Amino acid sequence: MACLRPAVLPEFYTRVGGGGVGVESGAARQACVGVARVDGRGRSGARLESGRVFFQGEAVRRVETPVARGTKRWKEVRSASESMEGKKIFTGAGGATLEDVPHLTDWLPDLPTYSNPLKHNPAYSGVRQYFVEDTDVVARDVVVNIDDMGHGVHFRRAGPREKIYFKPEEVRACIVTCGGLCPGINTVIREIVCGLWTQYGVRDIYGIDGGYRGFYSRNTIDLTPKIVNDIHKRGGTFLQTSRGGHDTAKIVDSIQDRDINQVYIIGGDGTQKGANAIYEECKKRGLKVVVAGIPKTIDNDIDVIDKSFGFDTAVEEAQRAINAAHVEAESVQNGIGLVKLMGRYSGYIAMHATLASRDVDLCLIPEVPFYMDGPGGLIEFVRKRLRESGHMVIVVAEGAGQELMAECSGGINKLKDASGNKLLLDVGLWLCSTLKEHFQKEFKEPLNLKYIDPTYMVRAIPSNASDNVYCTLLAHSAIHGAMAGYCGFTAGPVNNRHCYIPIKRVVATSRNVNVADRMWARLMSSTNQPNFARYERAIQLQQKVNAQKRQEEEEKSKAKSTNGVSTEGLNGHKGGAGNKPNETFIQTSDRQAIPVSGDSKEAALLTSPVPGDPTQSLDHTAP
Ligand SMILES: Nc1ncnc2c1ncn2[C@@H]1O[C@H](COP(=O)(O)OP(=O)(O)O)[C@@H](O)[C@H]1O
Ligand SMILES: O=P(O)(O)OC[C@H]1O[C@](O)(COP(=O)(O)O)[C@@H](O)[C@@H]1O
Ligand SMILES: [Mg+2]
Repeated sequence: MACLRPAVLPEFYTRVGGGGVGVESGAARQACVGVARVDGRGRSGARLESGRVFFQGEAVRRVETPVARGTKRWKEVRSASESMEGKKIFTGAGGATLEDVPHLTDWLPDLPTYSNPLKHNPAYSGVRQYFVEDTDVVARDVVVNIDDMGHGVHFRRAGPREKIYFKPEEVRACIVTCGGLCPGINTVIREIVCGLWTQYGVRDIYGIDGGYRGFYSRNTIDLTPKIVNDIHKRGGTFLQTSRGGHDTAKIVDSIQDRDINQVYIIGGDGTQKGANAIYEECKKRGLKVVVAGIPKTIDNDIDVIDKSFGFDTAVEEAQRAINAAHVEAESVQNGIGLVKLMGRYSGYIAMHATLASRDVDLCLIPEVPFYMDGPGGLIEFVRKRLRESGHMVIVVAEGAGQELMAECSGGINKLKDASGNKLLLDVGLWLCSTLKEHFQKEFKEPLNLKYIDPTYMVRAIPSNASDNVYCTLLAHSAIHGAMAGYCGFTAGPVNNRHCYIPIKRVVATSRNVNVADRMWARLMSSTNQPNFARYERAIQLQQKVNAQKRQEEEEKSKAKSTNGVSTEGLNGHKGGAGNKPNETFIQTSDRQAIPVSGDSKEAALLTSPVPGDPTQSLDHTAP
């Protein structure tokens, strides 16, 4: 058995699967490997030559992919891809690559095929070229350098195939929804049910109740077009959702026990990771089960696809809150309207809502750290804007300023939700108290600040018309892919064409606002806000001052206090109207700040940051 040189893998797989890969050849394995490398310096790597393996530098005949299913070459490439731990990356003529999705025949090679009933469907039979060719692919990058034409990554085009791998009467499909809500989930559920029913004649469709844990702890819900007829007009999820509770073995046991062979999983990055684990387990057990992921996230942070469903609806709904904030702010002196929007790690909603509105003076997102004090800081900017126009609107994404708040409080936020996502400190409340206190104390200028937190309102509404159409296409892409035997894929649009993307590819990276991109530049030019470039120096200074301040406060409270721990000095969210004097706020699992009696110093540190003290905190001569 020859030991061959490792092929260099693209960055994505390097990260997922280790630095390289070795390939065995020998009598038992006639087929070999089609792996491309993409590192910008040239193209080399493993190549397929029928019956023999060739590597970098050696004689190579390029694999002519995409490969038509069922051909001799396809069989070779398929078994080659099996030897690559299920990763299917093929090189086409000219060096372009196809990141292909798994297929049932990868582990069940002799499955029979059937003619697609859509051929005889009166609604669809009139469509010219209705069926998508197995050789159709979609380019990830449509803008390329003239020297690179014909290269780059591609994905399989989504859509109905002429041959399918399930007899309609044999299909037992289930749908599950996981993670946070998002406008449009019900539309996707409805369209999967109606699509399977009317296009393919499937009659056994079940809902899994309450997210992943519903697989093994609840009864299924029967789904028919009649039952789901109206659900797209409502927000939320008809099937209920949850975080946590992903137990791969128990879920696949339940899939087997119920004879389910198509699993449609609607959810965000965490859900898709779970879907991939389910797919892997089904494959390991040799089951004829397809797992299809439908990406859902209001944060729009799922990579590769153009945009997630519900995002447009969310941006539109956010306008209502921004408008209200603007009206409130401009109707009083020194008025500030502060709106918090969702966006745990990605500030897309905040960025798009700001750009759409044009009433926003400052947009804070997780990707851009900010600081409060000193030249170029937030307070200086707020003061300047209030002087210029008498009022201002601030939009903040919930994930913004997390490090700053933690630094200011001297605490580390270790709280997590049931899925393992970090719980966020409430940046909206923190900004309110910090700004108010600061302006009062330092400038003797009371602020008229109105805080609006529409986060749950934004994600709980039904999807708008364009999101409804998008959800319909997504659902149809998923069912066509499943009927065609593809699995372990996420359906979604790439450059406006729906594709099947390997789930592994989708979850390998997450998407964030690119602040070096023209979109963020547009925002900066529309708000004229500072770019907070001096963040690191500023935070160091602020840290130093806060530490001093805490020490002073501790000494003071030791002297004063007779009852152990005092919340003085931890009073970022200290009781306002109606709160008892010795109360502070604690963050609950649903991310709301609630008052608690001040006897837990740790909780207070995590949830009640000390506002910075600008005049003492910064060396104004700092670079
Ligand atoms: N790495 C992972 N592997 C398997 N399952 C996961 C993983 N991360 C999250 N999950 C499961 O996916 C579901 C939803 O995840 P969550 O992060 O809450 O929402 P979202 O999918 O919207 O990002 C939960 O049931 C959680 O247990
Ligand atoms: O309070 P919940 O339900 O845990 O949701 C909060 C989180 O859910 C989201 O809306 C979406 O998150 P997921 O996509 O991970 O479900 C985030 O913006 C937000 O931080
Ligand atoms: Mg998520």
